[in-house]
This record gives sequence, structure tokens and C-alpha cells, in this order.
Amino acid sequence: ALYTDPSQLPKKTYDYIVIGSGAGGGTVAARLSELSNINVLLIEAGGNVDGVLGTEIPFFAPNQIGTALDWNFTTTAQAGLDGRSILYSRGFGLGGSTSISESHHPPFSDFMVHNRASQDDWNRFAKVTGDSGWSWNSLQSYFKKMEKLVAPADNHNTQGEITPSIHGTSGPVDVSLPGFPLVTDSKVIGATADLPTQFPFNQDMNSGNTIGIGWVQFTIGGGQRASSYTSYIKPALSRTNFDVLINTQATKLISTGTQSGTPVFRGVQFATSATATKYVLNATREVIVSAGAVKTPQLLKLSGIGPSAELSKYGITTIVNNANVGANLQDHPLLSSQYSVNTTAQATFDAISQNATFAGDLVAQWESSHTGELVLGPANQLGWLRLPSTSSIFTTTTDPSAGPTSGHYELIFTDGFVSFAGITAPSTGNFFSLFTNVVSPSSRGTVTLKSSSPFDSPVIDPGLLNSDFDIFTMVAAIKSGQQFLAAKSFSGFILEPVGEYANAITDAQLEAYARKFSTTVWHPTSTASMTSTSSSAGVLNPDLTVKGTIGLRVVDASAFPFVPAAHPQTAVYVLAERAADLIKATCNC
Ligand SMILES: Cc1cc2nc3c(=O)[nH]c(=O)nc-3n(C[C@H](O)[C@H](O)[C@H](O)COP(=O)(O)OP(=O)(O)OC[C@H]3O[C@@H](n4cnc5c(N)ncnc54)[C@H](O)[C@@H]3O)c2cc1C
Repeated sequence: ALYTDPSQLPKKTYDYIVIGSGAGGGTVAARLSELSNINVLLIEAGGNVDGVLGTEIPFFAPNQIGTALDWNFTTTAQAGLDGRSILYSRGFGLGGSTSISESHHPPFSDFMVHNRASQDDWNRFAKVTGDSGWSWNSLQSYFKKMEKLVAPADNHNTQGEITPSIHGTSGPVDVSLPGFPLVTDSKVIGATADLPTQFPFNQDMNSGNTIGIGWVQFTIGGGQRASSYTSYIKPALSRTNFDVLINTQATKLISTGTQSGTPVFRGVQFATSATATKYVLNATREVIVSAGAVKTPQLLKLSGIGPSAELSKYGITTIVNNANVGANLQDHPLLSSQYSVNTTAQATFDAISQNATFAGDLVAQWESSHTGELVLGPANQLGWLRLPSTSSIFTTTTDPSAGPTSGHYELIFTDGFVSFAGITAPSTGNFFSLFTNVVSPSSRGTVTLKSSSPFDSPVIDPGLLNSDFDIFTMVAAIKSGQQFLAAKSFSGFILEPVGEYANAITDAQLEAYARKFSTTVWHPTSTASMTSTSSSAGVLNPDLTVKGTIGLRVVDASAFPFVPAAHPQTAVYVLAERAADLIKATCNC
């Protein structure tokens, strides 16, 4: 059942306590609750998302976006971004970041892009951890287990847009192709035929080989967003052995003793605010931290698991000294560049932000039938591409990507004006946005403490565009995108670049432009990375237990040793699906 205050909890002990209800925690908690003889408590800092239209409509409308479902973090001044601090959205509510809308940049909501990542990404995880269970081949059953491939909202024939045989059809997370046609569809797909060597068409980028351009698969079903809440948590809420406590933050993991000299962490302290009563509950079996790549390292550190020098600065007693907690933060830098286009009114997404009546009609259509333009995510096509192996950057830098099936950069093609860098969309005109994202970055960042209070945000430094490789790749990605848009299929449609982008011609100018306007794709990972059991680097063992502890695991995006060259929610779902089975295998229940 769902509880909104700790005082309402009906039980004094639980077998498992899971902290955080996002892609990691929602999944692992719901799967564990399938064991009817064990009790599971899921604690979520944010609130309920039921009936919040913005979390349900894929496209979303700006006036329905609030900031209540966002932690509203800000980064440190980013040297790679001309010293700018940027907003760093993270979901705050049931479903975590799989539920939220990007609240500061209407009209777009969480991209809901469904990527498994590449076979090389997963095989590198297996290699680094020494656990072949994380390899692409070993995880095949989990890729299918989480998925329910459903028809797009407009029921169009999807032949040639996806390879259905590689997808699951009975899992909890709805997956579908875009359910509304756009004027740009034929142009993007046509350009892959015009320039097949440089920009090959990829019928299904979830096959293990991501390279090429193709149709986006989304975690959307019946024209509605699928989140870890709608897919995993909500359907399990009726189980009597599954309690979900919202509006409550885990403030500390409590060490409940030692076993053969190793600290046991089976206690969780939690509270609804900094001044509210603190509660403590013990898990008889395990505590599972799934607070996400930003809050998980903060919680570990506040609990005495982290670099002792940093902890002692805030008066925290070190129980497990580990310099790797909060280190190794990785993220994907994002840049969007706009073009004016030659098309008729209301043919692009721009009409939705420019014309309130039109937008209102679309919301009414969505509410009555879950059809129309609002069933869409932000783009109908995207692609993953690699720098040529002869690229000059490889004379000075080792390739940070996982291998030939992982991109160095991503291109996303959006049928309208979108900026995440604070540029206001024009009130008239039709536009096209080219997103360029560095997806195999070599930059590394950190999450460190700001204070000893769990209610303070940690210090977040994602180190965006902080390496020669990353800025080189961003500039190469822009030039690659320009070559794609010069294909015959776009002729007569793309008119000219808009704003400061129009003046960025030379590599030096493109670099300056990228540093001025890049932000994030909101893909932080790796702040509690798993490594091999024998390695003292990293934070987790390959079974996601926290090194140097008993009774404690981390199941979220923090665990990946490298950020996947993909939008990572699906990789987190899959990590959590396997984690649930690893836990079930050890619980004798
Ligand atoms: C705006 C935005 C757009 C995105 N778009 C996409 C996309 O299109 N495709 C894609 O694949 N990925 C996307 N992502 C990334 C994806 O959502 C994340 O990678 C994924 O959700 C990470 O899962 P997680 O479990 O690690 O963390 P989260 O999903 O962030 O969940 C962490 C949860 O823990 C809770 N929590 C934190 N601290 C505590 C505490 N102390 N006590 C209790 N609860 C706590 C949080 O409130 C949150 O609910 C997007 C992210 C954002 C922010």
C-alpha cells in the first residue's frame, strides 16, 4: 500500500528496504515483492505522480510543468562550459527520473527514449567486473523481460522501422515507435538513403549494434508515458507484502554491528524534513540504495562510507574508507542548434508552443483518445555515430568508447525549435533542431558533500566538455550533423542556421559556440561503480553489494563503471531486473 507519512507504516521490520523509486529502485522493489513470504518497504523522497498530466502526456504542454517533481540541482561552475553553472534535473517523485518532465525547458518532457545500449557497452561492464553475467549475451532474457512492445498510438504499419523479433512482448514497460507522423520523417530517413556510407540506416538500434540512424523507440504505450512507477510500482501496490512510503527521505544508513569485523548496514534512518521526527527501521535481510547517481553517493558518505578526509571535514565518522564514492561521475553533454525551415504553419512542433488554442485542442484530443501530436517524444529519429578511426584526436587520445558498436556521438532530429540553454523560442516561424550529444565522454566529474545535512544538495561537478576528446567530438558532431542536413532529401526544407549558431563557421568558432550553449542530457552515472570483487577501485562488487560492508547494495545508475553510449534508463531497468534475481538467489525465501 501507499503511505505518505512514516507514522502510518504498519510494520516494524521489513526483509528489504529500498531507497528511491526510479528505474533502479522501483524495479528491484517491485520484483522482490513477487516473493509473497518476504516484506518490502520502498522509501521515496518525492511525492505521488498520479494524475499529474505532465508526467502522463508524452509531449507535454508548458503551462502544466511545475518544478515540484524535480530536485532542481545546480552544477558547480563548469570550466568546459565557459564557467557556467547549469540546472541539473533529477526526478523527485514516484518513478524518479523516469517520471519527470524537464521542467525548465518547455515544451519538452523526459525524452522517454528506450535504448538498451550496445553490446560493447555491456561486454565492457562484464570485462571490468569479471562477471560474464553482465555481458550482452547473458542479459538477453532481461532485455526482453522488461519490455512489452506495443503498437504506436496511431497504429501505423511499423514494418521496416523496428525488428519485432528481438523485443519482449509481455514485460511491464510499454515500448512503442512514434505514434504521429511528422513532415521531417521522410526527409531524415531519405537522407540515410542519400548518404548511406556516412549515415547508414539502422532498423533497430536495440540489436546490440547502435550505429546508424533510425526510428526512436520510446517507453510509451497507448499514447502515455511508461515510468518505473506505472510499469513496476503501481501494479504491485495491492500486494500486502509491499509498502511504499512517499514524501520521506532516507537520511542515513545505520551500521547495525559487525560480522567477522565487517560492518553490517541494515538500518535506515528517515524523515520527512530536516526538522521532522527521525525514524529508524532495520531490514532483516538487506538495504538497497537506489537514490540515483547524485543522491546515492551523498547518502553513502553521510553514513560513513566514503573518502575519510572528506567525511571528517563534516564531522562524519568513517566506517568504510573508500575514495571512489562520488568519484568517476560521467554524463553526456548536449547541444541543440536551430535552423529556420520552409514549411507551412502548424506543420512543426513550433505551433504547439506558439499557439495556445492549438495546444489546448491537442491536450483535449490527448485526454479523450490518447492520440494526436502529444503522443510523441521529442524526435521521431535519432542516430549514433563514430568518429573516423583516422581522426586526428586519436593521435593524442585513446578511444574512450566501449567498441565499434558504441557511438562517440549522437544526433537527434527535432521538428521544431528547442533550446536547453535558455534561448527563448521565437513566437513565430517554423524551425528544426539538431541535437549533438557526446556519448562516450572521457571527462570525469564528482559528487561531494556540501554539508553534513541530508537535506542540503551535494556539490555536483559533472565535468562537462572537460577534455580535449569531448570538445573535439562535440565539434565533429556538429559538422557531421551539417553534412547530414545537406543531403538531397532536405533540400528546399532547411533554410538557414539561427542565432549565434549562424556565426559559428570555423572549428574555433564552433568550439566557442559549443562551450557557450552546451548543457546536459541528464545522464549522470558511475558515482558508485562496480568493479571486480578483487579490485579495490570502485565501490560495488559485481553483485552490486557495497565493498567492505554486509547487508547493503546499490541498484541504480551509479553502478555502471562507464556511462553507456545510450539514453540510460533502459540499461538501469535491466541492471535492476538482474539485481532482483541476484538478490532472490541469495535470500533462501
Ligand atoms: C529530464 C530528464 C530526461 C531524461 N530522458 C531520458 C530518456 O529519454 N531516456 C533515457 O533512457 N533516460 C533518460 N533520462 C535518464 C534516466 O531517467 C535516468 O538515467 C534513470 O532514471 C536513472 O535511474 P536511477 O534509478 O539511477 O535514478 P532515478 O530514476 O533518478 O531515481 C532515484 C530516486 O531516488 C529518490 N531519492 C533520492 N534520494 C533519496 C533519499 N535520500 N531517500 C529517498 N528517496 C530518494 C529520488 O527522488 C528518485 O525518485 C532522463 C533524465 C532526466 C532528468
